[in-house]
Amino acid sequence: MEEVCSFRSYQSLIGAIVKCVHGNNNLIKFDKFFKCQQPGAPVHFQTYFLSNPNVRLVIHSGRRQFIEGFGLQKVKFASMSKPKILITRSDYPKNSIEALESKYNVEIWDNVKNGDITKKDFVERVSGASGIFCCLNDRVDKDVIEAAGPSLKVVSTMSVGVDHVDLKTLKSKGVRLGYTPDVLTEATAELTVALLLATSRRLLESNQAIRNGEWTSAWAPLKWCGPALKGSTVGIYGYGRIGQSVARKLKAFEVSRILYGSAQEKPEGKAIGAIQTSLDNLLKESDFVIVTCALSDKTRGLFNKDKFAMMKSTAIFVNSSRGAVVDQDALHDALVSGQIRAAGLDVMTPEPLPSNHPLLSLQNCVILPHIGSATYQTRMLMADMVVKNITTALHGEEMPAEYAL
Ligand SMILES: O=C(O)C(=O)CO
Repeated sequence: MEEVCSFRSYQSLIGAIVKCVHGNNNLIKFDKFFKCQQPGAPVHFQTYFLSNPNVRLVIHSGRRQFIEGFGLQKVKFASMSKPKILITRSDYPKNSIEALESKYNVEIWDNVKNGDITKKDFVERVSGASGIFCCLNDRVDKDVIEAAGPSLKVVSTMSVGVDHVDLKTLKSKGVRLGYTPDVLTEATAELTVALLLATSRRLLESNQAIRNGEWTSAWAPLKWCGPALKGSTVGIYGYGRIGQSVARKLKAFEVSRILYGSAQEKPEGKAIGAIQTSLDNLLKESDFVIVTCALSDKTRGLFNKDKFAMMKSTAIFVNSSRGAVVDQDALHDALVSGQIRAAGLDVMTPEPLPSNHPLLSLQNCVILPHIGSATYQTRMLMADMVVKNITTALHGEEMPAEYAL
């Protein structure tokens, strides 16, 4: 119910504004403004606060002390003189929200139980913001960036992927972009290996069989078998931080060859004996195809019918990058027809995937709800980095992780 309002249009006020929340909708309505030019004026506030239980937020000119001491613990205070930060969900780690609250006027979209912030709400709430704390669910498009207005200095996303952000518009407006590389590399690589094993060793399928009462013989020679990692050829498409970390981890499984597809040869590849090759060759030769590339115009829909046709019929396809790099209908057909053996997906389109989606009915498709970076440690580090990206950008300083626009 309680929403911190945008007070861009009230910046001319010297003094304070009282916000009342009315009825059962989220509309912001002001029914009284108080101007406070002299120290004597607070008496108005006192009278009003004490008699009106609807008061939730007081926006003041910066001299908060004159309205403190009224015993109004439930009332939030916000200063017009502080920059506004829009936070797109209330379930980001608490300390990151508190760190911003201690410095800025923070407006939080607090309706996450009903879904992500809608485009309409995003456009409405962002007005006058100097910074946006967002994540990959939130499309920071031209309309949002323009709705923020000239105050916008930084967009800080809690993700390494930036495909949800209109980079061109940000650049044209001189707005900086913060993101969260490095801190999530190991968690995402660990999950990629977990997904590879869950898919190849049929962990979900066999576990479900137990729950269905289908474990009828203690041990069966060929039941629930899958291909071995040891001695296999693994192809990794997108050999950046995460791809390289996956490769390092797979060395421990004694795979026989690691191929990688990347625009340039990487010294990190050489160091562990990974071989750069074309995508087509990687698809033809790999027993396991792992996708860790970024989503771009070049990679959108890249894994299509033709690419699945190049893969071995025994191949396992794993994607922990972005769903949109895959033509999902083509993947579905390849899994149903046996063109490839199985797929493990941490990402798909759309997210969340509807529970009646055809991919979910396939035994040979393991689907996870985009949890690549989901370790407690990583998510805390990501949130900290988002906050530091905002605070440094607003001071005009070097950001810990600025995306080069
Ligand atoms: O950071 C990202 O881009 C993710 O996909 C989730 O952490």
